[in-house]
Amino acid sequence: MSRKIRIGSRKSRLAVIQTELVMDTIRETHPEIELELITMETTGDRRLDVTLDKIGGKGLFVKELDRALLEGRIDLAVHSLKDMPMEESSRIPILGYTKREDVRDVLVLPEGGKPWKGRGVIGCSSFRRRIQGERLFPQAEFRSIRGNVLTRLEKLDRGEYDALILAAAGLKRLGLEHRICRYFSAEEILPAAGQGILAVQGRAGEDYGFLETLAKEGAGLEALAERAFVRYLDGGCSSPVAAYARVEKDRLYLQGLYYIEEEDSYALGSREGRPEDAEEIGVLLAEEMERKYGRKGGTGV
Ligand SMILES: NCc1[nH]cc(CCC(=O)O)c1CC(=O)O
Repeated sequence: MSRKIRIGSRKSRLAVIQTELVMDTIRETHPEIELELITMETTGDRRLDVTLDKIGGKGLFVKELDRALLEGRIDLAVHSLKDMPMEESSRIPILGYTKREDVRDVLVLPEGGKPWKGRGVIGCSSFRRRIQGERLFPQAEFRSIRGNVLTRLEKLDRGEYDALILAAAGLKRLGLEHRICRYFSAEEILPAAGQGILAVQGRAGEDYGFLETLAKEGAGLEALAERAFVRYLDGGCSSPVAAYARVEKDRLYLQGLYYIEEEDSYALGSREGRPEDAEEIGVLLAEEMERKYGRKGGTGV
């Protein structure tokens, strides 16, 4: 019997490309399922006049799709994991993750422009990028930029900024890898939790057996560790807390960034363990860093 699944996505070009990647993965294993793409504009896409922090963080990129899932207008939603709030709803759980695309942040310069000398105006949207970028380029000025990746590139090429910091993943998926001028290592700019990973969300109580590949082979353990770390520290999506986990030879390595508000600075920490303890590793690293640098007691450093 043929079954039809409606997949919801934000309507930006990147979001649609990403959703199509997930649709291709489903088709490989379940060609019998008919897939329909349904795109939606979210509050986060519409409100380009104000910064994300002012209008309530990145939950705004998922709210409309959450509602469509709950109301049964779509059967699945695909999101960049890093745009999803850390608090997940058991009514619309994450069912699977893709493998991770390039996790790094990158520097992008105007088309045909001069080489980057570390001075000028850098457009970046997140506090996480700004505080780390300021250490790398102390002579640059950081200015907020909104809009999807293509809109940001237009602003850059029009001369409104001298450089941008963006995710390699988005640029590569858009076929714009040639715009990348420099890759930042995780030591230079620790990525956002979930960067480069796509998450597939559904409705509790439904049969999603056809997602077995994404449920088993995706970057789920990395996602769990990174999100547990950020969740514990209560970092919303535009907060400066960053986390990056990788699984190598049956070990999970997690790096975390802890923002020290009183000093307006940050510290990096790391922890490793068994991949099956992903979530616990995230919580333990967060506890450890809070003890060391946080307000609650600590060693006074
Ligand atoms: N909120 C923007 C956003 N959300 C996900 C990506 C890139 C794709 C990814 O991280 O998987 C981007 C663009 C960027 O940060 O440059």
